[in-house]
Amino acid sequence: MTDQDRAAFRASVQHAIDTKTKPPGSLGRIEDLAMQVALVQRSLTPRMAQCTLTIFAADHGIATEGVSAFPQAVTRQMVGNFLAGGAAANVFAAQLGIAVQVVDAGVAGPAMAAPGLIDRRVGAGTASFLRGPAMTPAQVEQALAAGTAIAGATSGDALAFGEMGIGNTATAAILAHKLTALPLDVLVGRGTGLDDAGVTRKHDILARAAARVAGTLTPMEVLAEYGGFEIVMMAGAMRATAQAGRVVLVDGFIATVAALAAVQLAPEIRPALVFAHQSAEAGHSIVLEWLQAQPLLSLDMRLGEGTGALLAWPMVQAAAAMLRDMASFDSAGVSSGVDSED
Ligand SMILES: Cc1cc2ncn([C@H]3O[C@H](COP(=O)(O)O)[C@@H](O)[C@H]3O)c2cc1C
Ligand SMILES: O=C(O)c1cccnc1
Repeated sequence: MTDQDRAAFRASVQHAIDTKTKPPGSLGRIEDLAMQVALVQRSLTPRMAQCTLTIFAADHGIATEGVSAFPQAVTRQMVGNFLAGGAAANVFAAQLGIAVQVVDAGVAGPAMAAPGLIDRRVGAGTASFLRGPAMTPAQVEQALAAGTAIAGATSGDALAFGEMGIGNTATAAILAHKLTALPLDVLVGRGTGLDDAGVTRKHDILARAAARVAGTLTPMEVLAEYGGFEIVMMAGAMRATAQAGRVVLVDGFIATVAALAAVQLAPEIRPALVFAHQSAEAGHSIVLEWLQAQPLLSLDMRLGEGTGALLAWPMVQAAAAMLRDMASFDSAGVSSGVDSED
């Protein structure tokens, strides 16, 4: 589409929204969402029938330095819980009729070989980025390519992505710091529930890790230095989903940082990103603001797994249905304003 075609299409969507049987603008941000979905699908009658959640799991070497309230073993245990249907994400997804798939992007220890688990392991957890690069440039490429392949093989009008990886709020904080140059202190938060002393320790570790690599880095270099496998794979999946003209439901802090990386790798994907919610994790609102993103929900959630993305799905569906199914003043024979004839 040329810029002119895009402007004309946008005008026709706006006209369709404005002539629905409601006072202009009265559906508020659902109208903005309808516009966004129409532009992504390039359709005046967008379809939002199916959504799939993909949860990427991986471990982080930095977790062994003491940046989380929980031990690294929880990542693997939660993969088992996802596969058994017992996690918050499973319960919300079941409520909404959304299928869940779980990807081992690089959980520490041996491969799990659990039935139903998608094995895309890039390694047995990343190396500690306090001591050296989290992964090699080849592993970044491998993780991005795996994300692309997974997105291509996943059905849905919108794809939601979640993550599991003990220590990944530390990784996400330092990634956001290096990708945006925002100060580290506004990006470091409590994660799974660190106390004040824990947050100070996490901050000090991240400040040392940030100082380990001087100068300006490309996004690919930032990803190799700091990881993690599930974040890079999610970035690849988000990029591919958006490039295929599908909506991406972006979850909390970690998923938003994956989206930030994806946008820096491919700026044209930004319009396909729907920011589902604002997490209670300290850095999330800052990164959202940096991306000029207005999240749909703000529920003080701070879990990840895709839980926020799932809760936003009915709103995306409602927005598409409004545009597709709602009567216009003409079609319903409803008077469109004080000056109208009938
Ligand atoms: C039982 C449990 C279930 C989770 N589900 C998501 N997370 C979330 O917490 C982790 C990030 O926080 P931090 O950086 O402090 O480790 C990630 O795994 C994230 O998905 C969980 C954490 C726990 C403990
Ligand atoms: O915002 C999130 O996704 C989040 C916050 C804290 C811990 N885990 C995930």
